[in-house]
Amino acid sequence: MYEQQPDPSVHPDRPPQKRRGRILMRRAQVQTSTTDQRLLDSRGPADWVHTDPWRVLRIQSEFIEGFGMLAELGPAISVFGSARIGKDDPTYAVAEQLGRALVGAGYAVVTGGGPGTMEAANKGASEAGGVSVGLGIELPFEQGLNPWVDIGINFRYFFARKTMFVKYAQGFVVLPGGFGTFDELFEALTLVQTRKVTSFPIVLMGTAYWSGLIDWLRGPVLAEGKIKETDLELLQLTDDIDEAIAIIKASEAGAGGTIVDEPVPEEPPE
Ligand SMILES: C/C(=C\CNc1ncnc2c1ncn2[C@@H]1O[C@H](COP(=O)(O)O)[C@@H](O)[C@H]1O)CO
Repeated sequence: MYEQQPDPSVHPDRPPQKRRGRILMRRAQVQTSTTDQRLLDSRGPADWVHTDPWRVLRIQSEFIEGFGMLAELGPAISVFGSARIGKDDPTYAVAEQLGRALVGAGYAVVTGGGPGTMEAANKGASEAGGVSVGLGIELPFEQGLNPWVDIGINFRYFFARKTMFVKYAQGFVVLPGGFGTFDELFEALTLVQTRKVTSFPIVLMGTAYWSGLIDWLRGPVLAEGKIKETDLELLQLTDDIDEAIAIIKASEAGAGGTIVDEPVPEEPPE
């Protein structure tokens, strides 16, 4: 039997007191519960889960989960394109064939994990026995990951998801699409143009669909000095899957596809 010891915080001549590290609490400030008890026993108001400091932790957790899931992925290509095409759209078959061919060439296939072009590329990759990755995004209308995603995460934040598309891929293949596809295409173009990422091929598949964009870039955008002639070389246009893969392989042979943080060196005026 243990003998009951007097409580050292209680003394007949002194007020009750408690120390927590360097902190001294006396009289009414003495907390009788432990930190663990307060964490586990209490609920309290929940509005703090909607505050920015809490969001920062959630954002951090998306990076941690994304990096953790993809760190050992191996060579991969991110494939983009419309979420809105059906299985009967000719682009669906192209994307499916592309997914299969990328696996044949030794790449994992990374998509946005959604329907349409993404589903087709994931299907081709999965059926070919390759690694089929889907980086989904939480949207107001719940979609979920397509059934051909074999490794997937659903992100809350577009910017965390976009980091994964670039960081874990050796290049992008972009099929016809709308705003979402443009966003992904131009994000990659800006990263390559500003040399945040090097040796990163960007292949546009579908000459008929993309030639209007190329003409506009070659026309007013170039003429008004908004881009340089060499910037146009960052985009490669084809209808041919084998050519798309050859472009990717050639770029890979050229360098390592490393993300760099050094500032872009100043160029002499033209
Ligand atoms: C609008 C529809 C589905 C939305 N679901 C999506 N799921 C995952 N990723 C998506 C989704 N919508 C857009 N994306 C991303 O943008 C690209 C496609 O956008 P676009 O505007 O259709 O070109 C795609 O690469 C995704 O990364 C249909 O029911």
